[in-house]
Amino acid sequence: MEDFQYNPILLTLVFSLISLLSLNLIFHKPSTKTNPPPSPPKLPIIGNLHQLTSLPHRALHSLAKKHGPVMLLHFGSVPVLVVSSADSAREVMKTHDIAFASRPTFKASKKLLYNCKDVGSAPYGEYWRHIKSIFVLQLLNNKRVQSFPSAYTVGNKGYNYFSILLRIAALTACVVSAFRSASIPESPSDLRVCTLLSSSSRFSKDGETLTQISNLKREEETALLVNKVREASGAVDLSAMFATFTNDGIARAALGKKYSESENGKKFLCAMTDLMEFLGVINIGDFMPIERRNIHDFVDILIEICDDDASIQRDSIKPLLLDVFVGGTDTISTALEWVMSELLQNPRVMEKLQFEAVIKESMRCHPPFPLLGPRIAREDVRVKGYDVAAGTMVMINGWAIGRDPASWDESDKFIPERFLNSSIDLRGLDFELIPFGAGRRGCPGITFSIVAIEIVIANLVHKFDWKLPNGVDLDMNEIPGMAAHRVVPLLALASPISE
Ligand code: HEM
Repeated sequence: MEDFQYNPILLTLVFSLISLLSLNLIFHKPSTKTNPPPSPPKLPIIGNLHQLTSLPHRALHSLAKKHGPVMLLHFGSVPVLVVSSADSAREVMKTHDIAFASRPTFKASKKLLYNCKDVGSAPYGEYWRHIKSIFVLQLLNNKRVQSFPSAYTVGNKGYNYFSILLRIAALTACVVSAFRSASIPESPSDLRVCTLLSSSSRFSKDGETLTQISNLKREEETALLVNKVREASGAVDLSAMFATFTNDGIARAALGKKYSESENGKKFLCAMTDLMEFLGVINIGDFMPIERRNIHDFVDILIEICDDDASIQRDSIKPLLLDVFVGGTDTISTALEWVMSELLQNPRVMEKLQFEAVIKESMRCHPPFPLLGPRIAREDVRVKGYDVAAGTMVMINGWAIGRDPASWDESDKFIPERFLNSSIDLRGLDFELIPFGAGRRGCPGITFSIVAIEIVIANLVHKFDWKLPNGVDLDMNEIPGMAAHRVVPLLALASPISE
């Protein structure tokens, strides 16, 4: 073996290299080191759950004011990214839309939604793409929804489709309304809801789709309701009315009984079970007295798809219809409650009502789903310079975004005029205003909902003068829940406007 030759240059080089490597080991942050978003301190086991309070969107808004519009919380051990500004929402729902295109799976949605077979909770993938395209292209496409007449014209075929949808959706609304008691105080004689209710006959007297039987049941129900209000009250409970005004008739027609008089959650569960059983074993279209002719309704389309497409089982109809119930009832009635609440608080706006601006402003202040729909990161991704690990749940605080002073002047005030000369829309392209979400997982029911809200508000405002009962200070707080209803039902006095 050759003797080791002393070489000072080589020795210096080796020594320098070793020193550099050691310095690197001491000071260099490994490349895997991440830059997580700011987090409020958390407790062992529960993480930040104790900070949510009963109105999570408000609690998260307060936390975001301290920790920033992109913050990382922990619900138990689950990391949750909370996004509270238009910019950061754009990054999640546009820049990294695919990375955030899945939903977290909750035990409840697995059980209630047929193992997440509905559009809303299905994980991102082939099945979700397929059923979402059914929703977007076949059930709720713009052409079909636009064929509903405008708020001022009476229906034709397009309207029939709308009317059937409303009726299907009504089944759930009436069940939901079982939770909400309507206490109606003294009754002024000028109070008339007949006109209002018969104006809802726009939904029922389209003749071509509903048989006389269902019309009869509807009229009976309408008469019952009118009597109830006449005999009992002073103020109209708009909250309850929005949830039930077309419901009992269809519940009777479809299920043979009505649920709106139920008093507790047990009945609600029974009703939901009935409903699901009913949807599962019977062709709803056969059971509901709807004349088929050339009319294509939701159920027709779904059944045709099931017949033609082996990848969609009849079982998938149930979760898809549940999407319509969940998507189309509580949300729309919540939106209506808030629009009318704001109009009653701001009579100046009622006088020069510009529907589109009023609806946008109401949705800005009171998005029916304040936290939109939860998402999950499918891969590691950077949001606003922060590293977000795969598997992190994401909550977008639409309520906070709508009230962010960085995007809105006088953000806590109801000023529909701000939309009069503005191009900001609520269809998911302007991230300051995203009550329907955005991107791939955005709501497919936008146009449908806006048409429905406009129709009801137009009927209410053009046929009646509305005011609050004397001495009533409108409580504008919301209750906890996925949809942010008013904390107290909306009671208002209506006097008919002579035509
Ligand atoms: C005022 C009315 C409505 C509001 C405010 C609303 C709001 C929303 C929001 C915030 C989301 C989550 C979006 C996201 O994660 O980006 C959503 C999803 C959804 N909505 Fe709506 N919605 C309304 C009406 C409807 C209607 C009428 C339907 C159906 C008839 C519907 C069906 C759905 C479905 C199926 C999804 C899940 C989409 C997916 O995960 O791919 N919604 N909605």
